[in-house]
Amino acid sequence: MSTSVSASAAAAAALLPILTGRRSPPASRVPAMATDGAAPDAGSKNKLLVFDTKEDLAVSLAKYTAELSEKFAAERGAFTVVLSGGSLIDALSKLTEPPYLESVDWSKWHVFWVDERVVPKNHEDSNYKLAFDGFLSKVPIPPGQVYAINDALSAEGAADDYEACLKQLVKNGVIAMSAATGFPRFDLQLLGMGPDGHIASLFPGHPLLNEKERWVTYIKDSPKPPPERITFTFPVINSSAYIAMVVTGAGKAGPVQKALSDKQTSSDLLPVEMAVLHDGEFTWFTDKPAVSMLQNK
Ligand SMILES: O=C(O)[C@H](O)[C@@H](O)[C@H](O)[C@H](O)COP(=O)(O)O
Repeated sequence: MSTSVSASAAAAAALLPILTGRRSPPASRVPAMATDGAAPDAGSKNKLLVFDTKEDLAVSLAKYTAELSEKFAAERGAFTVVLSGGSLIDALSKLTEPPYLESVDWSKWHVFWVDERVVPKNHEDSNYKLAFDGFLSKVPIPPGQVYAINDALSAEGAADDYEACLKQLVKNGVIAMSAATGFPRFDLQLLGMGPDGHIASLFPGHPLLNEKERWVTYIKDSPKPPPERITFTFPVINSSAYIAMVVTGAGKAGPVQKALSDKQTSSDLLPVEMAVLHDGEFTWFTDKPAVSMLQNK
């Protein structure tokens, strides 16, 4: 879209040498840049978009999400969308306005959370409340297709209950399965990243990063309050068909630089670096401050 043209072009010019492989970075991680504001290299499964303003980012994210909604509604008769908490919800604001409010087939949406804080749904820390107030209350998704955690349960109980809910929806054909990984394959996961490089409730150095069996697990010692949360595991995150990683602000420039550089070592990966799709398309929605360390290299 024209709103992303100048920002993407400017950033692309600066980033292209870093991101297109003069030093042979891993192909699975390093994105293609948008060089003219249109879609970046259509052949690439990793894309980096850089916007001038939050408004521009929100316009592009709405278009991207609406297009995927149309695609999956046509292909599968359902569109499974995973939300995170944080600033992502604000970035979805354009979907609640014309033309998307009318043009999106909201009846096909099924909404999940990549992570949730173990608090009542009306608590100010609740990711459900954040999403409901800022997004879900403004669009006509059938309430029975919004899958909040059971807030009457403990962290362990809520994780088990949420995993059982996902398994039932796989059986019903609402959620697809990845034949390749044996984990659920959500159509779109809309994620954010913390300044420490965490995604979902998967924090740097935490043993949960190595979970290989569970679909949903829990944490009781989250370094970001509140301490008790449930979270999707990496096998589920990495089985998605599409991920939009929405990251803005200078406070995130360090982890963005680490995630998009070619200098990773296998021993000290940030959680965001471990988000590598098995067979899907990963798009970064960023602003100039978030990619500022790349530009300064
Ligand atoms: O429950 C949570 O804490 C969130 O789901 C969390 O994973 C969030 O997405 C990131 O911390 C980014 O948040 P910001 O975009 O607000 O920095």
